[in-house]
Amino acid sequence: HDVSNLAKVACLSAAIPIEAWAALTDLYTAYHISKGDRHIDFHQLHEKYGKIVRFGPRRISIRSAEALKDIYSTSANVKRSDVYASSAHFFGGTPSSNTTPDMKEHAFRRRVNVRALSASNIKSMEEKILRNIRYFCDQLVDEGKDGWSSPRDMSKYVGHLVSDMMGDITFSKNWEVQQKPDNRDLLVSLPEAVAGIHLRPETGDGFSTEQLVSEAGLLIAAGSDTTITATTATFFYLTHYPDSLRRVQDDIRSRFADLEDICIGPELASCRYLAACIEESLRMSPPVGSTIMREVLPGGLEVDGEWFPPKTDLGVPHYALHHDERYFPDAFTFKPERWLTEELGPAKSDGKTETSLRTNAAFSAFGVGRTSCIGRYLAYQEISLVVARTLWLYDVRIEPGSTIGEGQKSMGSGRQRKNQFQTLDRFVSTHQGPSLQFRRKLSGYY
Ligand code: HEM
Repeated sequence: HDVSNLAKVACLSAAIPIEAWAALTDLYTAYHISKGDRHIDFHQLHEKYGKIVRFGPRRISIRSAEALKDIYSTSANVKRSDVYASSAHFFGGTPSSNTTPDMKEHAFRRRVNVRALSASNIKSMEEKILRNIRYFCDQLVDEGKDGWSSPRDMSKYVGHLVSDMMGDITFSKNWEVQQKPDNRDLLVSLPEAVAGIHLRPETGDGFSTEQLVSEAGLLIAAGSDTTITATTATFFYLTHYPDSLRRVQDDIRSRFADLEDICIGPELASCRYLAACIEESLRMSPPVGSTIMREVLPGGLEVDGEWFPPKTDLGVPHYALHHDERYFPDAFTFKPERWLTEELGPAKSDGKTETSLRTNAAFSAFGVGRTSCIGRYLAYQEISLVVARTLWLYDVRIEPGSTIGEGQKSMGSGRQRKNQFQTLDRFVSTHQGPSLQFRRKLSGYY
């Protein structure tokens, strides 16, 4: 068996194209992590070499929708890569559900977290979400020139808002990051606060204090930066694609007579074009842009027609897959329409089109399978509420002359596109801008 495996490894090594020093050392990855362009590098490697590339001594990236299913499905013969365990020390050394290598432990913790983030729980906390959004909206305007506010760096404003929402929703504690710039020491009150949502009253079962600390850390890390990037990116793309902005704004203003009508429920859920804009922003700028690694277990794993030996680390690169022309034609253009089945031409008997099936299969912003995002519903509600309320209230424009957040030639290969939101890949993402101005909508206009 070993000999046959060795033969397969040899064939594989010959078949897989190698970016010379990438294959030999993890320093290659370290270099791109420090530059914050790992997501772009994956894209460029796959454009150059095709579906499979090696980027470390035993690390392989596969860009295909089939690989998403094969690597991350519940039944795949893999475990989390050891890379995960390294983040546990941030939260007192106890692994969280997203970092523990013990999949049974993970399943238990995931079940508790899923319940905490259910749709009915989120609805019951809606007022807490909304009071932060009201404050955010109030902060967007001031007495600027010609009715336009002074410029707002949306990465910062949205960052403060999401931190406060996360405090309220997840830990029943408003951190007043929006109101008080000094209030950034978030971790202090987490252990007690997180207990509120994680206790399971019907069984008395719950997390230990150490587990609570690590789950708290996970929810902050998983829910904050990701939602900040997604919301900010949506503002970026809408302001850089005025036709889309107009369409979303017209839709929202004509549907809702009053600002307070914009709340979680069927009417907001039926704003299909808004949802498509959020989806498309997540495609263009996935908050987790590079890969989520899995280690192949004894017995090996077949992925998209290729066999991989035990101990290989495999991953699908999200940003690169989202910019693969086979799934997303004209991949660097913001086209919310690609998410609207009814605008894509003839439907099959199940109402879906070939294009939408391909598109959905290759969308991986929330991960796939047994560790995929359990905060997706919450994220969509938050982003929809923030964007819909802001656009209902205000006209918006890019600060004249400002290019912050945009790409430009001087930033180097892969960052030259003006209409693409630039992010630094730190597993999650950091960014600046766009710099936007707001103006109260002219009364009586709608
Ligand atoms: C647009 C916003 C978001 C994006 C793009 C996103 C993305 C992701 C991704 C890619 C994963 C998979 C990580 C992996 O497999 O290792 C993940 C997992 C997770 N996300 Fe999110 N996320 C978002 C918002 C949220 C929110 C708001 C919460 C909760 C407050 C949350 C909680 C989690 C948790 C707990 C996990 C781990 C699940 C598990 O291991 O079972 N996420 N997210």
